[in-house]
Amino acid sequence: MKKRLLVIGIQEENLFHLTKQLEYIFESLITIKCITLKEIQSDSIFPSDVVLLAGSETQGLIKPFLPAESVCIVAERTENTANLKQLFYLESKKNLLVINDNENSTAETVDSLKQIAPGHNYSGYSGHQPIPKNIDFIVTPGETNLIPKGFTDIIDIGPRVISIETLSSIKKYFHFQLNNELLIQRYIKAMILLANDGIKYDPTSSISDQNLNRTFSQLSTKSALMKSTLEIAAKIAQTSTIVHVQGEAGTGKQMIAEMIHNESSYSHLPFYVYNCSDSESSSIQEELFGSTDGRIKGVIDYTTGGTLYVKNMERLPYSLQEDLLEFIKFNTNRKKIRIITATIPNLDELQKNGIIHTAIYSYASSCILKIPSLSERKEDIKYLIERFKTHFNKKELSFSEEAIQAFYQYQWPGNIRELYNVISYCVCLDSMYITPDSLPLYFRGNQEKRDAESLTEADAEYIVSQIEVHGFLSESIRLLSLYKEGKSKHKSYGRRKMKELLLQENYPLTDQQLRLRIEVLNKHGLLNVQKGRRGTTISSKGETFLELLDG
Ligand SMILES: Nc1ncnc2c1ncn2[C@@H]1O[C@H](COP(=O)(O)OP(=O)(O)OP(=O)(O)O)[C@@H](O)[C@H]1O
Repeated sequence: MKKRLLVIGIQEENLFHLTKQLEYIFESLITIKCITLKEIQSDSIFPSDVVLLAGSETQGLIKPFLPAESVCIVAERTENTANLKQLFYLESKKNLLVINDNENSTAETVDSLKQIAPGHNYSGYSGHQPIPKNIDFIVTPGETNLIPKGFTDIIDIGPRVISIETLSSIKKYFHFQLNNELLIQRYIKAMILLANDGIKYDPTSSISDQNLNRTFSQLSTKSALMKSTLEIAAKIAQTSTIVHVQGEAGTGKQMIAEMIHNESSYSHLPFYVYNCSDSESSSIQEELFGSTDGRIKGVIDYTTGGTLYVKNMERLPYSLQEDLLEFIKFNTNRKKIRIITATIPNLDELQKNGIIHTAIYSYASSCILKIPSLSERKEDIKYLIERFKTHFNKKELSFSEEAIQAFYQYQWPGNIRELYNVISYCVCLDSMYITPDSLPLYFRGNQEKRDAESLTEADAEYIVSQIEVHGFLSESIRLLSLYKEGKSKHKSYGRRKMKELLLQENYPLTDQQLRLRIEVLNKHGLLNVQKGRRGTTISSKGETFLELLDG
């Protein structure tokens, strides 16, 4: 008969947890079976079994079922260190009341916490007396159901795990090759995995690569608006106050939040993003606050000690805003988490229109960071281009004066994210020299539309005067009209085809003459000259130009 490890305990849930730990450590090296005391029968334990008792209280109870030859070990239990982060980072000396399932295990938990996370006043709760008034937090290894109602300052350190000594004894009885170092590594791995088991929602964690370790001093700006925003942000980072960041999409709200985190006392623990528009409203409550029975942890539990960035707060259902408010109020005194909220629309408007709860507004509006749009800080475009070139390791990429002008004229509806995307597009091109033609089509399209919309009669007159300097105005108008007819049939023309069309209209031109006319019209943005065989079309600005001349 193959040797088994038979784990025996009273509570099913507890057994499940211990078995999981054993499986994480011993994987397939041993056969593990668990059984509760109430399921035990006379033949449940084989003489070859190594019996592991979850607690000493079962020792006497299983005696009648235990064959004389079988080995029996009582599991020594200890706290899961991976669950103690919150205790390690508690500010100053706190009064902590420990609650476990019986007096013995409460005393054990108190003893081991005193060793692992010293510096606080620990006391055990017997369940008979009321909770003393001076208690800051109740600490419990997963026994949240034993906590008297109404007490909300709870630190759940999760179920206790089997100690390394006990694991070494088990190893000894099974005689397999697992050296001590590997055993310790697997023990740590198991603690981490168990600590994360209760988390159902996996929040977008950590700082994006671009902003890793980035601090305010590394962010240059020439914009006065942005400078004052950054100055305030750098000061706020040193406090634990709730911050609200507001700005159009892609302006850098999250980046500023990440930098506040990096420079704050919360920086040693995670930065989590909770995007309120990513989930159905029915699941937001559990994802954010955890399940009401405490079995599933929420992002808030997970973030303890770090920063929670609540993105698109305007999408948080009104009823849940009340829960968030409760948490904000609670957190204001305890400073457990740095909360940063963000909205794209103006917070005042959201409150006036009844989308944001007035009470949340009163907290969030005490510190608002407004991030200007890129069109309000065009002076930063050059610096940002340089920054992104460095980021992509393409310092040698250069831009023609026209391309730079196009960047300045464009309105950048997608803000810095869009600029970043345009530069990443340019980086992927074969050419190291970027002209307006090389820019992405959607960018050119938008630019063209704006150019066309903004073309005035005076502009048209100026262009006419510039073409007249060369003495080919009537040919140019005909040329533009031919391109326009082509565009209406979704056709673009190469030079050879255009030469033929002009000839049919009694405008015989040499190659050289045609090239010059196209160049001049292109310089004024009236044409879209595309590379290779793709030919040329009239631009929207060119069409408006023709309309203005007709009118
Ligand atoms: N000043 C800056 N310098 C360099 N990169 C920046 C700067 N501001 C923003 N970015 C980059 O622009 C992109 C968009 O920024 P971010 O995600 O912070 O914007 P957001 O306002 O939070 O957008 P959304 O509301 O759409 O989520 C990111 O890649 C960010 O790193």
